[in-house]
Amino acid sequence: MTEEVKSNWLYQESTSKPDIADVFREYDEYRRRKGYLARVCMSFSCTLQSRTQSSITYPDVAKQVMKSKRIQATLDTCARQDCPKEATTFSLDNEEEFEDPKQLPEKLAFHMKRANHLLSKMKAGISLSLLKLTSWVLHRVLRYFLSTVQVHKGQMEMVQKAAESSHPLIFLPHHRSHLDYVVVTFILYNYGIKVPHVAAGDNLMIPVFGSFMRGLGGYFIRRKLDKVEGKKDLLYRAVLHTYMQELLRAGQNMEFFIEGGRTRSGKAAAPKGGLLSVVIDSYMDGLLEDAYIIPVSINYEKILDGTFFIREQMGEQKIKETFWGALKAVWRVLMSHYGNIRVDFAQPFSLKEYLQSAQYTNMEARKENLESRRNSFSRARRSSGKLRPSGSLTSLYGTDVVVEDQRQTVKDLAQHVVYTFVNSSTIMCTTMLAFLLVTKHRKGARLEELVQSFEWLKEEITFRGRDVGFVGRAPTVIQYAADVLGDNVVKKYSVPADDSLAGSEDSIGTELMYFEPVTCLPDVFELRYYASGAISVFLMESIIATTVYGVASDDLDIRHISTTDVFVSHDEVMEKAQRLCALLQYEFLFVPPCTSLGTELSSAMDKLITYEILREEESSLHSAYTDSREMQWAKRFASSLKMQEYSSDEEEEEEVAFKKLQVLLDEPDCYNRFNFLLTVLAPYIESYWIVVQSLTRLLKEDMPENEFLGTIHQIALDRVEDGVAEFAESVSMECLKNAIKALQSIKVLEIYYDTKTVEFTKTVSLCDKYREEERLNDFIDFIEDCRM
Ligand SMILES: CCCCCCCCCCCCCCCC(=O)SCCNC(=O)CCNC(=O)[C@H](O)C(C)(C)COP(=O)(O)OP(=O)(O)OC[C@H]1O[C@@H](n2cnc3c(N)ncnc32)[C@H](O)[C@@H]1OP(=O)(O)O
Repeated sequence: MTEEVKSNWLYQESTSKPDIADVFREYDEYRRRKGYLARVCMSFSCTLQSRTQSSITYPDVAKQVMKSKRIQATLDTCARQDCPKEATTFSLDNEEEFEDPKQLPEKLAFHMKRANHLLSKMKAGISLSLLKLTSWVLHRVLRYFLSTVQVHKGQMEMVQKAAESSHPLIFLPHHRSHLDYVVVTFILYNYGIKVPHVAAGDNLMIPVFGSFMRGLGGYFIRRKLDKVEGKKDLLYRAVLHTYMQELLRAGQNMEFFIEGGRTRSGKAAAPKGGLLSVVIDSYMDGLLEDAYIIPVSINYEKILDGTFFIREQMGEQKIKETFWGALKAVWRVLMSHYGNIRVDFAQPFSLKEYLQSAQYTNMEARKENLESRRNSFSRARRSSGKLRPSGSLTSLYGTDVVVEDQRQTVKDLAQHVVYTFVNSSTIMCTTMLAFLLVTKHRKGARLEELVQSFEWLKEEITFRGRDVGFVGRAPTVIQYAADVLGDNVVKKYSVPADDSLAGSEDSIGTELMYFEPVTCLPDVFELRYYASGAISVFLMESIIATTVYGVASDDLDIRHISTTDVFVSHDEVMEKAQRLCALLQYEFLFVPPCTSLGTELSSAMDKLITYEILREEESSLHSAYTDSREMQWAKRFASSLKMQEYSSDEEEEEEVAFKKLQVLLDEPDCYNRFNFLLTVLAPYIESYWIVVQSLTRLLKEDMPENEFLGTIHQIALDRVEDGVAEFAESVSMECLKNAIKALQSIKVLEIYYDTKTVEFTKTVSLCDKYREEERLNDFIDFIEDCRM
């Protein structure tokens, strides 16, 4: 981009947030400055960056794909697999034997045709004219339902700088809405950056829309690579792999949604590694010198996609995308208003540097593997003239098994990206209001109370280095946020000041504004969806608070401020906090892969000490521990220090220094903060508790997974109906599924395919270790204790 265009474009905003630019206003400003004639001329042929964009090319790489060694070798493999084997009849160069070698060319032709077909169904065909036209249309249409599309100027400069390098940019956004990819391409286009090729699930290949998507950079992939479970579709994998590699080789930018679909809960989902593995593979194969990875978070005041996620959280089936469905959705969107959007581009980082980074060099073995793989690979490619997939030893989509070490590398990078976009996202005003309403003010609050909490929350968020996506006075912002969220999420009404709800003496006779969240099923999921955006800000502190509560629940009464002395052991809290994180591993990403969980938990505990919720004290075993539960822990602690077996005889003589923590809930500030931190995770704990306490009852015998999940979901629904559920959102299907996955991962449950059934039913069983009632009860008690 030329300096002139850049400076014209980046207009200086005189708002209270000078770093933030609104794409619409910049466009208007640019046009205004250009004068009338230019405005008219630009009107159709425009947009801001048309000059810069015209010099960018988007080549069709289909020919290179079909000629590639990988495709040729896979065609060969597939053809050979199709020819029935028989001993001793014929032998080709890799020593396989065939009944009828004459079938081979025929099979090859068949697979070649199939590869062509797969590629033509997959590939994008970016048209510069279509981009221009769409950008022009979007500048007009988006304003119907959005107030602003905000970006951070500094972030855009960083992306532009990265784009000036010769390396492809890989945009990896958090996926919330169908507007995500539109907005990312729209912004990049307007900033003169080469628009990315975007991986779209083939469910979006719907008439008209599908063709537009292709012209704007979409290429279509299967959401499940293999059509038949357990049978790899080698040719499809090779076509996808090669297509992506050729795009990267041609210097094209890419975008894909690493979570594999839109979030149903508002939280980030566990990332998938398939497409990312192709990017890493391209670097490993030496096809790509480097690439810039850019996590992106797109934050909406109101989500455009309606409340599709509510159905799924209630256990109903996903609705299929259709042409009419898409038209209806567009119409609905145009007829409503969705406030502001803020798009955050995280700092681009070099893939090469990441893989060689300090954190990675810690894992010497892994690094050595990567290096030796890369070296051996380049050597193999240089020396080998054989027809085999390039890099077949290590190929992710080729015919070979992906080595575990390599999978871990991809997984780590994927998690790093997710952690980055979650923890760099801007918190919008609707998220803040929803978050306060599900935590501090679940029963509702007067405007004045909300204002106080809102200002407190804003301070907490900014203090932790996160940004908020609004300016203005809290009362105005709160009322605006409530209006944007709508009546089905927050009820807003006036109450007379002398009403018992209002209760403020100095405002008797006047009207007070009262806000009440909708916490019943199914609407509570919408409230929770918005609230989820702020959980990451308090996650680690909330884990510590929940664990402290779990450890001290017998002595701790959190219904009111109390001055009772309650002590917990520092190490027990740390140990149980790690266990809690393991249990919630599919809900949240607690730390990036290069950071130790223990360190993060310690610093969260330090925060609670700073807030004076906890007070640290040095103590000795015999003086502090008297009851049997604590004594048990003391024994464990002693043995973990590799001390002699701790016995009651030695109790009087041995003095072991250890840390205990006093829980201080005697000050309103500390008490309120502690309660607030508990409410952040409480609905999740309730869901997990529902699952674990059903284990003994349901799994006396093994049970098909679907039936197990369905029964637990029904139990959760019944609890809400009977009025015994503390949090209606504990029925969340996603949460219950995650709980089962976590229990499988920590080896409480085992899931296997039952070969005795015709269709190999996925079946759940209790692991042997937990068949002992005592052991299972211990585990259930731990979660029970953490429940509010
Ligand atoms: C100005 C104008 C503006 C207008 C502007 C408009 C823009 C117009 C663009 C439209 C654009 C629409 C965009 C829609 C948005 C979606 O449609 S989002 C949904 C589609 N996208 C995605 O799903 C992307 C993320 N998903 C993935 O990466 C998934 O892995 C895949 C590729 C879909 C495959 O999923 P899967 O079949 O479930 O398989 P999965 O277990 O993930 O693994 C498959 C293979 O990947 C490899 N793999 C997986 N994990 C690993 C790992 N950790 N390490 C190494 N290899 C791995 C292995 O080879 C594995 O095979 P196996 O060896 O295990 O057999």
